[in-house]
Amino acid sequence: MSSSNVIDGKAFAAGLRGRVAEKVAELKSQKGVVPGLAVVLVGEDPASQVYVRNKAKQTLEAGMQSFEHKLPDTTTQDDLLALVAQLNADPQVHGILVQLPLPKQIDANAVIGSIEPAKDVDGFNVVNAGRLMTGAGKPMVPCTPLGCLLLLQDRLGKDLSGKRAVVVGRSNIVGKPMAQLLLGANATVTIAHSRTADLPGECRNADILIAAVGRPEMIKGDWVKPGATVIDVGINRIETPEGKTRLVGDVAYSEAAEVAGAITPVPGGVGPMTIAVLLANCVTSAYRAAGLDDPAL
Ligand SMILES: Nc1nc(=O)c2c([nH]1)NC[C@@H]1CN(c3ccc(C(=O)N[C@@H](CCC(=O)O)C(=O)O)cc3)C=[N+]21
Repeated sequence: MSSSNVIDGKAFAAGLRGRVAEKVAELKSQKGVVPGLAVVLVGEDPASQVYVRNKAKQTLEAGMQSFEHKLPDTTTQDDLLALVAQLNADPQVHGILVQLPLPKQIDANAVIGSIEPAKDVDGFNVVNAGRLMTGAGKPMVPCTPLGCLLLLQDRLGKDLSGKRAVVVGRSNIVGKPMAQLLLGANATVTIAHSRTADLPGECRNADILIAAVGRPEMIKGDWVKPGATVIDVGINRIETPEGKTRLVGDVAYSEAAEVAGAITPVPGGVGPMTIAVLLANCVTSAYRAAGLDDPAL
């Protein structure tokens, strides 16, 4: 298949970060406010360290302030709650991201629940999840699903009326909010998962297929409806026969790309969008804190 069906998330994310940087500059000149993002990393996981470093770098490149907090993996829940309370109270901090997963002595729900909803740029807090589900009040929308929606709407238009969307995966971080966003854009939505009967058959019905299961290359080419738009949220590090590691998605990419109308690669698809939307959410939070309308991004 020609490369024209590849959705270039890396390029789209770079464009979004450019618009974020413009909105940061406008806020600075109008209100003297610089949006600030605090990222909290507990423990030494090497992959997490890379993500946190990338986030900090891109935050600074957008003209924003970055506050990094690295804590040892022996950190107690009370220590982490105290840090979140301090960040909640800090007017220079408009967004707080506590990197997941957390060590097992810490209850992630308690920590996420303690983040001020206005500063919950991940959109994981129950208040933001509830706002997204009900339409009551303006939510912070989780970064990965919102990034997926932006890529879809760039291809298919804002209104997804008449389209069948199948979301494979039901996590609070991706699957469930993704389904809400697709519903909000008028798609007809199915949430499928590991216990779904005839998962391949469900996938074959999808005009829009979102893979968010966390299993390397599980979704095969013959599960994809010809012409479908495929969004691969998976980021799996697998070992190659040569003993090196390689990133793959949840979709068997080369097979699926033969059939799909459009497909996101891994890397270079959804991943870069997640970070760009994180910055966008943080700027939105800073505009709201300054009493301004949400910036158009
Ligand atoms: N509270 C919280 N919020 C998160 O958003 C969050 C988290 N915890 N914990 C970890 C996951 C993972 N995550 C990624 C973001 C960007 C890429 C990304 O940019 N990936 C590049 C490749 C990066 C590489 O080469 O390793 C790509 O797909 O092209 C990947 C993964 C955010 N997460």
